[in-house]
Amino acid sequence: MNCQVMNTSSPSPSSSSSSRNPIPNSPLKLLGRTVCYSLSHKTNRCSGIQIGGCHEIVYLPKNCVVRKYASGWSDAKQPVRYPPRALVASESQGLSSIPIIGKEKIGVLLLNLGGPETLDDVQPFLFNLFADPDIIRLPRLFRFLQKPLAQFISVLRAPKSKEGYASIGGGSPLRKITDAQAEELRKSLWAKNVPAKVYVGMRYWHPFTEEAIEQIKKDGITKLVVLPLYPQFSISTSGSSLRLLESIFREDEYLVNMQHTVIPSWYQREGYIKAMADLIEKELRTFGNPEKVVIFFSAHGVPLAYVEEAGDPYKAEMEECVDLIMEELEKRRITNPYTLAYQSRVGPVEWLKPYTDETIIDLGRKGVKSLLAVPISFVSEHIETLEEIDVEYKELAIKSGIEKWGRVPALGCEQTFISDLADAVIESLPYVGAMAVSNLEARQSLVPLGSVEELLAAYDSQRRELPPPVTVWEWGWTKSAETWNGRAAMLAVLVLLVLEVTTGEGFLHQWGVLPLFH
Ligand SMILES: C=CC1=C(C)c2cc3[nH]c(cc4nc(cc5[nH]c(cc1n2)c(C)c5CCC(=O)O)C(CCC(=O)O)=C4C)c(C)c3C=C
Ligand SMILES: [Fe+2]
Repeated sequence: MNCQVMNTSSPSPSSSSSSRNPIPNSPLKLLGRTVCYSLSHKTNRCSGIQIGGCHEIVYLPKNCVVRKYASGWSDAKQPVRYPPRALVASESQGLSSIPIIGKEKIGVLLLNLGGPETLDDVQPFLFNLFADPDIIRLPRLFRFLQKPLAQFISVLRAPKSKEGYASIGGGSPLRKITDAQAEELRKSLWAKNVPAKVYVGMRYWHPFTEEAIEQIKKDGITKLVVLPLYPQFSISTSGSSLRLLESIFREDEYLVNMQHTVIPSWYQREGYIKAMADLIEKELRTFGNPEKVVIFFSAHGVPLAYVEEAGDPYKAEMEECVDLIMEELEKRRITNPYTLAYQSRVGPVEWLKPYTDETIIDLGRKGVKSLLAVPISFVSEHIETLEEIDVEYKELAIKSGIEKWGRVPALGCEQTFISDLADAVIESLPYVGAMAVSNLEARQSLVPLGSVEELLAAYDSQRRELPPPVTVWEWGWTKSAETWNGRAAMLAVLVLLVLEVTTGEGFLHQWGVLPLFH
């Protein structure tokens, strides 16, 4: 059955699109599931996910209301905002440190990547990252090799990574920044009369998601809002954290019964967009000739197969996000040229293009003299802003003929941003425990909501193997040779590992890499 879209409301004033029909051949067709997207009036791309029971993905014009679901026609309703009047409490009322509303104790779980805090943490951190099947997905037959391979790659990569972390002060600043964001979010929620406790759960380093969940149980939280700190959804980031959460939830009686909701991505929120535009506007003013500056959005890349084979919405969300920021800047009469490119690729497979390094060289060649880099996929400073952008890409830009280079700081604890995150949490509260599928209002909310299982079923439902995005070995002179050499090398390494694991002998045992103690 097709989802149908009815044009029940007037188009947005700036909309030039008159199409009100689902766009056929959408690039994000998901098997047997429906994801209904609300469409940006400018770009015809989705601005939020809502999972329903239909069998098509439809793109909806802004302000348009989805009328038909598998379960029948729905009422046309405008999105509802929720300042939950029932939730009133204040820190000064002498409540316990765990917020209680009626009988409910509200928690917010911030999910993030985590980073090594010292140079000694680097290799085990990399091990955790490469042991994640959402980062390296092996063919089913080779799944038992996930940990040995992760150990192997992490040992090989650690020296290069350590150099990077050494150059930014000996460790990742992620934990400190995320803790500060959690505290600011807590304060903002309390200031908005929503007393909630805020937890941090990292995917690959302390405090691990498991540690946060233990605390949530100890505190007796009854309603949980799960908020990944990635503005755009990717299988490799929010998806991976949610998959872990799902497995923890499934095995625990307390958690199975705890009501929760997930805010899978929030790049389209007004507060976030405005906060990004503020930062860009401020940074542009530091240039002598602000209107000549090219605004260079640099997002963390993902392997192309994530988007093309597994249905990762990351690229679409990223492009939509950039368009929304530029629209906001246009409203402020800032109409600079801009571009989006993807950084930080590792390994032999093709990643999202254009690549940041190649684009910088290209812009230099075209005579661009001023560039403002805007990190767009992450809301904290980290190794890829502090080292890759500030050092490597800046150097490359200067070499390529760019004379003036600037970089917009990551959002961190910027007040507009934190306050908007708090609003996102508040707007999601009425849906805690409510299934987005069966809850019409949740479908029409400004915040796309869903439960962990539904979200994971929507993306990457089959979980087929993906090409490993990691270089184990490379030789050759052309890009395509690198790709195929890398794949051949990966196969060779797998064979060696199989032999090593099955015979108990080989160079990894000699180096003390195997057996594993992780
Ligand atoms: C939205 C952000 C990110 C996406 C998407 C992402 C995908 C992705 N990353 C790797 C491999 C590595 N990532 C590393 C560090 C790292 N990654 C992100 C964000 C995203 N990754 C951040 C913020 C950080 C830095 C954390 C910090 O310590 O500051 C690393 C380790 C650093 C290094 O050695 O370069 C690796 C490796 C893959 C393979 C991938 C998609 C499949
Ligand atoms: Fe990464």
